[in-house]
Amino acid sequence: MERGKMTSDQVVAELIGMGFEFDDVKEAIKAVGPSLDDAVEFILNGCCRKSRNVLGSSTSSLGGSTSSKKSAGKMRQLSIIEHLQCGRKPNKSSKFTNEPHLVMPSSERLLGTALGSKESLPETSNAIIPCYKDEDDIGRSDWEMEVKHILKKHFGHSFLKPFQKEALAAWIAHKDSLVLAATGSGKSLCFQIPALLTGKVVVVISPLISLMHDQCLMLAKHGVSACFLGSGQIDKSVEEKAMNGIYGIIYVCPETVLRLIRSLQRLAESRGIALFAIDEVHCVSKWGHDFRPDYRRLSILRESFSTENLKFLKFDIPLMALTATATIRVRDDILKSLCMSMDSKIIVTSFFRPNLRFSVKHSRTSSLSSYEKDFHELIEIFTRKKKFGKAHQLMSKNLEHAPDNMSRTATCDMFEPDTIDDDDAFSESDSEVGMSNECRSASSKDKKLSVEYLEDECDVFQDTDDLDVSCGEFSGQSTAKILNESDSTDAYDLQSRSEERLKLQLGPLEEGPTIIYVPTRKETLSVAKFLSRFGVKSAAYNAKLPKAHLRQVHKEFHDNILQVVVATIAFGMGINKLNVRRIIHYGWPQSLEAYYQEAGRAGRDGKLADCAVLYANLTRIPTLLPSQRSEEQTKQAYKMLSDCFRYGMRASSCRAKMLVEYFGQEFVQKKCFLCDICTKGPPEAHNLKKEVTILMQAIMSHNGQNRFQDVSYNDAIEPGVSCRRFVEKSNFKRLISTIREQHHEFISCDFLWWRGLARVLEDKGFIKDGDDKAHVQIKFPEPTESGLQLLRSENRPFYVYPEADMMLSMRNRKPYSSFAEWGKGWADPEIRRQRLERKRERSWKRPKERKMVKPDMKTVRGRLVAKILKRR
Ligand SMILES: Nc1ncnc2c1ncn2[C@@H]1O[C@H](COP(=O)(O)OP(=O)(O)OP(=O)(O)O)[C@@H](O)[C@H]1O
Ligand SMILES: [Mg+2]
Repeated sequence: MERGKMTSDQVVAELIGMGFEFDDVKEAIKAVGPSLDDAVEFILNGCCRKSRNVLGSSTSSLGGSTSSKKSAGKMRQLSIIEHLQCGRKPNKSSKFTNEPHLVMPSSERLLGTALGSKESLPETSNAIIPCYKDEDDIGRSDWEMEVKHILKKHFGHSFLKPFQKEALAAWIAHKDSLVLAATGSGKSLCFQIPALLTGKVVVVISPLISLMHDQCLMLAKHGVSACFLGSGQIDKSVEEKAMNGIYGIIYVCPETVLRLIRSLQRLAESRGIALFAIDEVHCVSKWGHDFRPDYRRLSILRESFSTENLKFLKFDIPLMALTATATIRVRDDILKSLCMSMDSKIIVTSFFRPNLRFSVKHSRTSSLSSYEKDFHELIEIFTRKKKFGKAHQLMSKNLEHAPDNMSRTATCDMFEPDTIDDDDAFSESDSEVGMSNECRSASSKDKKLSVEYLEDECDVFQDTDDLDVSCGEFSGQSTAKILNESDSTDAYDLQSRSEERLKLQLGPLEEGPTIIYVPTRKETLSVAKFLSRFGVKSAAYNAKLPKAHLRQVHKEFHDNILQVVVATIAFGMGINKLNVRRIIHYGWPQSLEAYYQEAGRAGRDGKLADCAVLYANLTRIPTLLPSQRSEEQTKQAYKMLSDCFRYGMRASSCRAKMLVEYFGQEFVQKKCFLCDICTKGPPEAHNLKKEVTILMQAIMSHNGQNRFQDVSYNDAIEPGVSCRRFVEKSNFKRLISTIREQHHEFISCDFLWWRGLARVLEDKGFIKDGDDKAHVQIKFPEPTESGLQLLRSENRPFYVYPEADMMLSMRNRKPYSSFAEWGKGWADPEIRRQRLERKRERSWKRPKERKMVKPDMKTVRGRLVAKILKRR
């Protein structure tokens, strides 16, 4: 509805929604008529006499100043409960109270007075839901009743989730709180409701402009006044208006809130601030992902908005910190870094998302054919109707003719971004394949998407407007049955749900919006281009693409025009599209925190959704993507990457369990019944006592700790080897080569297999890395005390569930030939003859494949080549 066409009732409702006092609103409408802007102006410029008398002048000085000291005694801020009970006086004489679609006076609702029947009320978004107490409401406190009303009125929800209730209860009690709840569980309501409940302002600190923008638009749709501040805010008057208390909810980036401390203190004195909410608070911690140094400086909030500093406050203004991904270490760091009060309430809900089907898929290919193999299923899903056979033929044909440089780009070099340098691999028209339709035509005009955008970098999330693209469209309502029972019951009885879950598991996953996360910008384009060739409507998304394109991608994805978005981490945080059916990580995520956050964008409608990690080369250990990190942070980043690698390699534990336990939570369900491991079952455990003994002995021997008499291991390293480090701490690769050379019974176990076993031993605490540096996979193993004990327990079996790399190695046994053997081979005339034969065959084949270059007869080399060729 346009402002000009608003009725007086709607203006009143709007103003109440903004948090103005009912009496002031009434007076303003009387004076200026049904104009929203004029009424706001009126209230702010004079009508607020009454409220100013209560709260003191907005221009009065703060802290220990004389005026606030004077006002401190009689003008102290009310407690939240007091505010709710007497903040809005019932005014039955008001002409507005007879009109049913106005907000009812709070105190009447608080008393639970039945003022009319539900049926008689019009079904407008501003309709009053009368607060009669129904059976469900017995035992609810008054504020809960009030919240229930607001929840229904503004958001259309009937109940608060238990964690939301807990968070609000902590706020009502003026406590700081840390809310840890799964992605998409509804954390935003925890800080939005206080603004509506008290009419005071809630300040929300958020890391991204796009996130703030989206939330403001969503709130506007729900009739809640909100604004965002920061560099992304084009309208410069918004900040002034916000500081004058016009908006109920102010979204602000950390950098800006630090600049506005004084103004916010004044706002706390005038309209009042109900709460400071710090969303995505994991950004505070160096031990988490997405660390943002400015978040750490938010510790100033606790001190600046405490009773000690602001004498007009009766209670410290509560802080509410919220995130979906924080390990125990990160939680402690958040509490400490933000100087949150000692009695802060920590609210932890289950991180478990029961409708997400996690899987990890491995392949060993390392060429363009890996795209074909890895996305075959996806292409089939999206082109099912168009007969995949046709698409497949096209796919094979395309691959045959793919240029070399193209296939190199598509290899699994995703962990070595710098190695990809074939800008020529993408012609302009090629690069446009990954673009949305409208942008494609735009770009063909101004060549926006030429190779200059194909930098092979990753997107690093450092600043508030780094990923400043928003459409504000992600606000749909869930229509599906929400299966996230873990929120509604503390002890979620999975067995009783197993039938329902079995149906989920067996049911085909419908085609639906899909996000593919890749580590580098260049890959967003190459994968999108690949998928587009086979008729999948896909687009690339990374921070370096033009804003117009990114907006278009957001819009088309939201409108279900695009089927697949191939993105870097830039596509993301806070995306609340309900029907995302599939999140594929093509390449290792940098941490399990990042992974869970990104995967959490799937299945917000409660229906089954797939979250797969797909990586093309199991032999390669993932590395960190470039980012500015201190030494300490690099170490932590490696630790997180290593945890992520272990998640992918483990083949014996439910994936949801691994994820939930990673966040320090007990997984009471034991199994999710959906993930690849729960459905296929763990691999058979093997007694690897012999192998473990050999490996431990080899490690001990390399570390000079061979204290056992009967050790059969014969260390191949001569004493006095110049590299001291090598003697002290074995290089794992070398160590394995030695084992394979000396123990022929293990000749078929390749490096991959031993690498897996070493990881198992490290996880069980039998070996540790002797290097100070952090590694994803052990490099310089050393035995631990329990490792030594293990060696002593000679006859006890040692059962191990093989990990993914061990299983792959067992499937593709390769004969081993050591360097020494290879050397000896040349001495044997028969072996030498065979090798030369093979070499000759290879060299004869080559000229046909290669372009023949005519030798240059002016040079000695050229003449020599010509002579050889002539002889052939
Ligand atoms: N009490 C409730 N009952 C039903 N639906 C709810 C309730 N609270 C929130 N929701 C819905 O849950 C969805 C996700 O909410 P929200 O964006 O707040 O999640 P979030 O926890 O902040 O997620 P993220 O971690 O991704 O930021 C929204 O569509 C919202 O309408
Ligand atoms: Mg959120």
